[in-house]
Amino acid sequence: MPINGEFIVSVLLGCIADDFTGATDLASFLVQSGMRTVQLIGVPTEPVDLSDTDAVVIALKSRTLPSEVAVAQSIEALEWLKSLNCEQYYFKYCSTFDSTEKGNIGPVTDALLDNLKESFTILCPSLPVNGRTVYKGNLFVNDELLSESGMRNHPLTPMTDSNLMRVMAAQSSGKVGLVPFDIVSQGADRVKRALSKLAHEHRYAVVDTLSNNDLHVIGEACADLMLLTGGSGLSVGLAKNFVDKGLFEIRNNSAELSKVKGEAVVLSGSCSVMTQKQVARFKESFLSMKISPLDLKSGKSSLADALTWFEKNRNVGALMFYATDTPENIRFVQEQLGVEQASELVENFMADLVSALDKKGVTKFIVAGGETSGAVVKALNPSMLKIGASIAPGVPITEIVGYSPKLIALKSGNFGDELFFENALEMMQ
Ligand SMILES: Nc1ncnc2c1ncn2[C@@H]1O[C@H](COP(=O)(O)OP(=O)(O)OP(=O)(O)O)[C@@H](O)[C@H]1O
Ligand SMILES: O=C(O)[C@@H](O)C(=O)CO
Repeated sequence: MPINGEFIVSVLLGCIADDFTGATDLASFLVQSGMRTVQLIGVPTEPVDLSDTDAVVIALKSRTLPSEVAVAQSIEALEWLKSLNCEQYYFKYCSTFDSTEKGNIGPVTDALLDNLKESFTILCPSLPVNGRTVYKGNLFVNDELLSESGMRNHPLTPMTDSNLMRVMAAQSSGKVGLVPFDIVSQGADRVKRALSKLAHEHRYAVVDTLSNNDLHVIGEACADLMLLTGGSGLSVGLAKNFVDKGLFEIRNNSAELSKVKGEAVVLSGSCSVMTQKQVARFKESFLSMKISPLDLKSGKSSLADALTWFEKNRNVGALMFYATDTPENIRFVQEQLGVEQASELVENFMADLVSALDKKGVTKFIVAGGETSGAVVKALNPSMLKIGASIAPGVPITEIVGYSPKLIALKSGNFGDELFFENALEMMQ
């Protein structure tokens, strides 16, 4: 088992996130709840000093991997977290329950439960502050059912069923129950009793959630579950549990990040509805370059072209590179190239671009899209991100901890409002 070297300490909460924007999303909520939190990029290969840390979030890029690979990576992360003697573990997936047809939420949850010798956990993707609620086990995105929202057109994980019990049952090994809203509305003790009852015959319980207050109720009811699974919202009540157990005192929230001078670039590979609006809005005031997977494939455009364009315009102000496109255009590209190759072309391009821009001295990056963020952050190769103030709920500014400070914001596809990129630039000044 990998051990965190000489730095063995106790951390209260050990988290595994299935993508990079999801990891910063969770880390920002934990920081806001008063827990000193670090985000690690993958499982560390060197010992890390976590002596002033209450929660650790290991960011994986496992959401769309083949299930067996996602399971292996998640177990490796869990084993590492176990060496920190965590009180509780947390599997963070998307607030829109994004998964491929075969998984990976089910297989990873099963493997984590087995590894921890546990037989029951909850499923709570809800994040009401960003419009994700669950009612009668059905996931809503603002006023729409998940299956009728923009998520039905997601390039990699199209979500066409809103019923979480059905989605989970199709990709996991156990029975899925429900804690309905009328129980949640009666408070934490009632939810706790309902969970204990369900645990006799079920392996997972979807929990209805309509408001932030419900998340506190659910958090309190889950104080004694070893493994929690959900979106970032479920984390909001956990700090209080640790306080109540006498394990922890609420700390100041977000870390002071370094003042970083230099240019900023926006990189968008997200095709989510909100990102499309943000890209359109940003284009009204800033220069941008569109990246087409078909042109990358045919050689009609290349990294060299992008860098020439960057050099020509870098003095004008912040610049944006975007592959963001409409569902119709994405479908056309995917028909030509296949889903995998289309995303790979974009992700590899964004990764090569960020490495080149880093060498050219760009110090601030605003990235849209979870898979895209994974590719970009891996290319920058940090071991740790420090979590700063939030630009929008679930999207903090982070600092890449290393020899030359850099700021990076990783935005989940549908997070933030139309002015997100402009606000991010301003906050990074
Ligand atoms: N024009 C395009 N044609 C085909 N695929 C594209 C195009 N632009 C982006 N993609 C791919 O679509 C995927 C978008 O996923 P990504 O996770 O980055 O965004 P998102 O799903 O909106 O974000 P999140 O997961 O944080 O909600 C990426 O793999 C990206 O490479
Ligand atoms: O939970 C969310 O919606 C986000 O943190 C995310 O995981 C997007 O990829």
